[in-house]
Amino acid sequence: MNPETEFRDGLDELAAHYRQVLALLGEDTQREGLLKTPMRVAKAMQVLMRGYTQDAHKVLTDALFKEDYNQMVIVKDIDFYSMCEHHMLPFFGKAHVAYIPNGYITGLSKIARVVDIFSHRLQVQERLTQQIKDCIQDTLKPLGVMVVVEAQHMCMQMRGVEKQNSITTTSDFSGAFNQAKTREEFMNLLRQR
Ligand SMILES: Nc1nc2c(ncn2[C@@H]2O[C@H](COP(=O)(O)OP(=O)(O)OP(=O)(O)O)[C@@H](O)[C@H]2O)c(=O)[nH]1
Ligand SMILES: [Zn+2]
Repeated sequence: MNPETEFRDGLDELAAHYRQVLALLGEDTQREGLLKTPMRVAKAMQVLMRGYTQDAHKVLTDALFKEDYNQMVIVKDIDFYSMCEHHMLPFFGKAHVAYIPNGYITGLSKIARVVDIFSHRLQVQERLTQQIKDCIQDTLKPLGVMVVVEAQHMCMQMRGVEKQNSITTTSDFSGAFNQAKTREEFMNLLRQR
């Protein structure tokens, strides 16, 4: 899908609101550099929020393959950009996903697509982590899933506490990953860069 061509209804209204926002921030909305800005921002926000119209479960169920492999599958270092729901500022980093199949595997790219869909919404990192885990657990029904997300939050860097180097790590797991041994195997494999 080319996000640049898939704009949704409400674009003009969104742009009109951004024009008002610019004026309220003290800008001259008629100066040349800003004339197209409201529409640019409206389009950018529709792209950043495109996950609301995408179905992550379908992405996985459309690419289920019967396979007798039941060792751990890991897709690590999945880059993502999301927007914090408190300040509407970006938070971004990497997601690492592991699952142990139970008769079915999915296309590896589909794991990254699931991360992409849930991150293109207003989020908190904890819920993003949980939604990725739940989606894979509910559709693939594997023996277990574990998701680790590492991110930096612009709302903590550009404003607020202004801590430039803090990284937030969240994780969630199900099934076989309730065993510490299984979680350790995943974490050890993650450390091998
Ligand atoms: N748990 C969690 N908190 C987040 C996330 N993104 C941003 N936050 C936090 O959301 C909180 C909102 O707190 P508030 O006190 O309501 O907002 P605020 O006055 O702007 O807070 P400060 O950022 O401390 O200035 C802040 O502590 C942010 O750091 C996230 O993904 N998860
Ligand atoms: Zn924030």
